[in-house]
Amino acid sequence: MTLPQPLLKLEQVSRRRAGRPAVEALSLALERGQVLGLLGINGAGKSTTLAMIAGALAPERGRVLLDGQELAEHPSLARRLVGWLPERAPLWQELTVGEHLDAHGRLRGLDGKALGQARARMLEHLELAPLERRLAGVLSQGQRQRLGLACALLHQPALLVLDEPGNALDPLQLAALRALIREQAAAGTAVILSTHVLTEVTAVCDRVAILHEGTLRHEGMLAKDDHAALERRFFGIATARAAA
Ligand SMILES: Nc1ncnc2c1ncn2[C@@H]1O[C@H](COP(=O)(O)OP(=O)(O)OP(=O)(O)O)[C@@H](O)[C@H]1O
Repeated sequence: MTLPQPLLKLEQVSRRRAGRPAVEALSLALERGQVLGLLGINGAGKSTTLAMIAGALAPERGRVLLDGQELAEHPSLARRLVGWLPERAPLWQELTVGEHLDAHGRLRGLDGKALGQARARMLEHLELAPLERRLAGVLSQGQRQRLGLACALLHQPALLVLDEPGNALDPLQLAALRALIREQAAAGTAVILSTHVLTEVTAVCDRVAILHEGTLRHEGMLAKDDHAALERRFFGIATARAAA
């Protein structure tokens, strides 16, 4: 009997940036419906890791596997299976909100009725309908973040990769984001969420991985009332640098 493949598997992945190690020998796996919080202080390697999962950055060593297939050999896997919200959502200033959704949909192979339905779903779900005809260049930070999320979710990806998605969101939008993450996970989507805010992790994640100086220092399941334990662990790891 063969065991089901995890949706995402990182095997000993390493990547340097500007000549210095940013991520070193990182191994992780994620199943459908799981929400993994990737925690780490500034510069820990979170964004580099997520960019490799999204296929935007190639690992120098190791492998990224999506649904059992190696991403380096099948680059279109990322476009099909992954929805990625980078740290600063890349938007075209001169396109409207609606035009962004159309362009992203077409890049993912959606058109006609399917694109129209996906677009309408995202406009409603992320409360973007009143902004449909507004240029991206005049959106507020929070509105840009919501548009970035809508673009990532449009094609109903199997894996949602969110890089500090709470940035620039107000408390109401943060609550809506948490609900959206839970909803996605309940529908079977795997979610990986990078942050340095511990409460975001305890609010929505069922697993946590702590990166520090590019290496994985802790990985495990998270209990509902585990906030104090996570805080102790995180600060213990993060302050080790100062002591070293
Ligand atoms: N475009 C780049 N060019 C050169 N070095 C980079 C680049 N992006 C990241 N780095 C370096 O790679 C290392 C890891 O950075 P990364 O952005 O992955 O960390 P992070 O955990 O996402 O940090 P933050 O919480 O500040 O976003 C850091 O030392 C950073 O300076």
